[in-house]
Amino acid sequence: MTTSNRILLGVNIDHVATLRQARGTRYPDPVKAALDAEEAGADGITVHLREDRRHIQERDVLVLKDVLQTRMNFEMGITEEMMAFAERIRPAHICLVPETRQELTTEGGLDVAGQEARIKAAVERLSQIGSEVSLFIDADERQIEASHRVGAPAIELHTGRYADATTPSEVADELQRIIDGVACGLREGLIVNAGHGLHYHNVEAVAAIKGINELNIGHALVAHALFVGFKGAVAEMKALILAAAKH
Ligand SMILES: CC(=O)[C@@H](O)[C@H](O)COP(=O)(O)O
Ligand SMILES: NCC(=O)COP(=O)(O)O
Repeated sequence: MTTSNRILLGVNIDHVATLRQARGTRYPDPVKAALDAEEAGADGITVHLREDRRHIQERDVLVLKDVLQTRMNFEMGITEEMMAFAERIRPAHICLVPETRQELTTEGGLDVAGQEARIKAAVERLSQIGSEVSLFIDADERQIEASHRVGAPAIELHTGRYADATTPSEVADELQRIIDGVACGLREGLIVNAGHGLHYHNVEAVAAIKGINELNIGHALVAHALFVGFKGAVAEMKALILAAAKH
């Protein structure tokens, strides 16, 4: 069981692309954001190529594949189109996520327990290209145990409910759910990552949970970058999570 204090920061650059797509311009380039993030201490770069292409485009993923110094975490829905694209790109990490076209953002985790055969087949196929496959799931014991059964080496716990909680007791309940989820994932022998909706004011409690391998953070970094620049935003977040993880 890993209970190290070392915690990695995966920087999600999707919403740099959201700004570009809003006007159909060539700027801001998420590739530049990725390189700046790496210089500022990012341990990896996360991109979600959505079926509706609302932010990241194939071109971004192809260029990143050639220029990243760290590693790519490629988030994708389980469709034949995405499976074939992943096989072409061969990212170091692949995170399988649930996706619906109408959603504002990723709502809830993948229902692994409800579709084990389909997800097992996807994990097997993507593992064959050498990618470490993780499953983006709710911090729910049923889903975590199913993730182990389908052969995924890693999970990413969806922290959206924690981030959306408003009252102190809701926040405490959702945090406890994540703490329990991390413990359950480690018991199952999984690498446990977490992310979604984390920002400068809610990240420390999650970063302090022993045993989390990596936090994936995007929207809050892009928002803060408007005021301090992308490198500054990433460096601040990295310092916050490292300090929280030390306690
Ligand atoms: C799976 C996940 O949490 C991220 O990829 C996130 O979904 C990116 O932002 P959007 O959901 O807004 O596309
Ligand atoms: N998988 C979560 C992620 O990559 C970042 O989510 P967010 O910080 O943009 O909400």
